[in-house]
Amino acid sequence: MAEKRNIFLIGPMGAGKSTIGRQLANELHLEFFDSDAEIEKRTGADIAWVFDVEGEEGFRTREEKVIFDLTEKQGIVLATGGGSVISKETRNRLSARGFVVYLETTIEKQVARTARDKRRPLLQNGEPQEILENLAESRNPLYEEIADLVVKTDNQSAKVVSREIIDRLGF
Ligand SMILES: Nc1ncnc2c1ncn2[C@@H]1O[C@H](COP(=O)(O)OP(=O)(O)OP(=O)(O)O)[C@@H](O)[C@H]1O
Ligand SMILES: O=C(O)C1=C[C@@H](O)[C@@H](O)[C@H](O)C1
Ligand SMILES: [Mg+2]
Repeated sequence: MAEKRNIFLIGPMGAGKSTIGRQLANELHLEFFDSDAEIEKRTGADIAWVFDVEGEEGFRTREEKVIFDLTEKQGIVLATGGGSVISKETRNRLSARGFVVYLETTIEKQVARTARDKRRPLLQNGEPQEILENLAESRNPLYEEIADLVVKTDNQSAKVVSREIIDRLGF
């Protein structure tokens, strides 16, 4: 049997990794995973709780381990957490184990898409626009560094973005 291939979605909060990842997996009949959801499953607690109790450092340790484990698989679509790329080990791991697709959007869209969601603890203390700008400055080069493909999600539906990824990766 031919080796199954993996697609890993990276990018900032609200870029659409979870939404587009699910859509992509459905279309390609691949298994879908989401590192944030997997952390919640393993801890039995939500992301905000993990940040509260273990701090961001504790969360990042869990995130690295979850991504390592999930990338052992073949034939999956994985939506990663927005900050997972700050780990060099995770960047190397994603590059080595599948196609890395960077979902890019504007800060304005990120603010609008994350406005009513309490699952993103980093946006709870301060002005979301400013926080997202600061994160973009430090993280965008890391997304770019490992991206095999960059796709804009600001003006297209999840379905259209998903079709574009399939076409451009030749899956
Ligand atoms: N292409 C799109 N067009 C319009 N709305 C979208 C699009 N993609 C995602 N959304 C909406 O934006 C919100 C955030 O999307 P999603 O949770 O998929 O982002 P994410 O990249 O997984 O973020 P995080 O890094 O925080 O997990 C959801 O309400 C989703 O329905
Ligand atoms: O950008 C980030 O650092 C985060 C993004 C989300 O996917 C979650 O992993 C968490 O809210 C942290
Ligand atoms: Mg997500």
